[in-house]
Parts: sequence; structure tokens; C-alpha cells
Amino acid sequence: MSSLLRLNQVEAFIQKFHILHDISFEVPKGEVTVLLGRNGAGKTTTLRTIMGLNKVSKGSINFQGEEIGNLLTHRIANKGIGFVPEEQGIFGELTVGENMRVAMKKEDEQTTKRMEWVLDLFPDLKKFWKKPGGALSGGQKQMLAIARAYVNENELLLIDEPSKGLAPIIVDKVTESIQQMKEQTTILLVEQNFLMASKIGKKFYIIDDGRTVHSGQMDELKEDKVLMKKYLGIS
Ligand SMILES: Nc1ncnc2c1ncn2[C@@H]1O[C@H](COP(=O)(O)OP(=O)(O)OP(=O)(O)O)[C@@H](O)[C@H]1O
Repeated sequence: MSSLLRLNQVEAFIQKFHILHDISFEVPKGEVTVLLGRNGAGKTTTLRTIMGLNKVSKGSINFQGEEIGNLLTHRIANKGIGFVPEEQGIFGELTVGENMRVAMKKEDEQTTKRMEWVLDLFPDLKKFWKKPGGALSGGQKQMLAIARAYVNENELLLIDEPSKGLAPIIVDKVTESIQQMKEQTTILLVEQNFLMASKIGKKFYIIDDGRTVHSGQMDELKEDKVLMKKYLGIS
């Protein structure tokens, strides 16, 4: 299967701190690839660096055969990469409907169809269409954040810890929705919730101290107790 995104020996700093030392991985088209690792390992920084929110100091980021490292963020987004950040990035003062409209890059038939599809997937968004984003529950905010990224025709979605802070029953709902979404879009997922990651992901990479240290198939990782304990703290 061809790779949509390929990072090769990426390094990045945040201010004077060297955070990413050697990040290399590939995201095959049509699959969900998961980045795993302990708190502070560098997963969020990796996604932000792909989006051009942190500078690449060394290495390359190739998307669909083109170098995108250090392009401006809006250019990267316009190439077809959607980002659902950990802090969700929704507008608390705008209604659900306004949040969706602000996110839409086009108003063509394709976008309208995607909007209909995503509102069927998350009926709460339809129900609370006129409610301010800030008044939604944590789970509803997460759904709105995912819907905002999905509504545009992206080739790749980067989703940062969608289960964070959500009750288990809501995590199940978000898991189910990403499972449906993966039929249509390639996804790079950062997730600490191993159960969720293992339900959705095909291939995994483990990041430790700013380096990709392991990779493999999610199915195999479940059986590897030593690796799970060493890098993920799961016993
Ligand atoms: N603005 C910042 N200034 C200095 N250091 C930072 C900043 N943001 C992140 N870091 C550091 O960069 C490292 C990687 O952080 P990052 O958020 O990428 O980790 P993560 O793997 O996503 O962890 P988590 O699951 O806790 O979000 C951490 O050591 C963190 O303290």
C-alpha cells in the first residue's frame, strides 16, 4: 500500500528545547496509523510539526510525494490535511452551526453531502445546532471538533487524543464514529487509551523521548507485554 505521509528523521525544537530527535514513520493511504507513547514523549509535538505549527530543524516531511516541512500552516491544510487538536479548537461563543460553517472551506455538493453524513454520525450536533460550542458536554465538543475537520474533503486527518477526559461510554461512541470515518479517510491518531487505539488502529509507532523506537501491527502489540510495559506503562 502506498504511503500518503512519510516522516524521515525529523527533528524539532520548542524554543530552545530539543523535543523531537529522530521521528520517522509512514502513514499508508486508507489506514489508521497510531502514535503511542507515554506522557511527554513528543506525540503532540509531532502532529504540530506536521501541521507547520513547530518548525522542522532537520529531516523531511513528505505528503503525497511533496515536501511540506516548514510550509505555512494554511498551505499544509490546503493540501488536504485536517487537524483535530487535543484542545479541540472549537469556538465557545459560536453556535454548533456557526462552528461548522466557519470550518467549511467550500459550499459545494460534496461538502454538503459530507455535512449530512457527519450529522447523521453525530445526531447530538444536529440536536444542539443553535447551542453555543462552549455549552456542549466534553464528548459533544469532541464530536464537533472531529466533525469540523471531517466536513472538508481531506486526504488525511490528524486526531490528537480524542478520548482525553471523556467518560468510557462517550469514548465508545467516539471510537465507533472514528471506525466509520476510517472507511473514507486516512487517519493518523495519537491516543493514550490503548483499548480505543487497538480497536481502530492497524499499524502503530511508539514514540519515546522524541524518537520513534518501535513499530508494528496493532494486533501484535496486544500480545507483547514487555513492550507495552516498557514504553506505555501498561502491565
Ligand atoms: N511550549 C513548550 N515549552 C517547552 N516544552 C514543551 C512545550 N510544549 C511541550 N513541551 C515539552 O515537549 C515534550 C513533548 O511534549 P508533547 O506534548 O509532544 O508530548 P505528548 O507525547 O503529546 O504527551 P501528552 O500525552 O502528555 O500530551 C514534553 O517534555 C513537554 O514538556
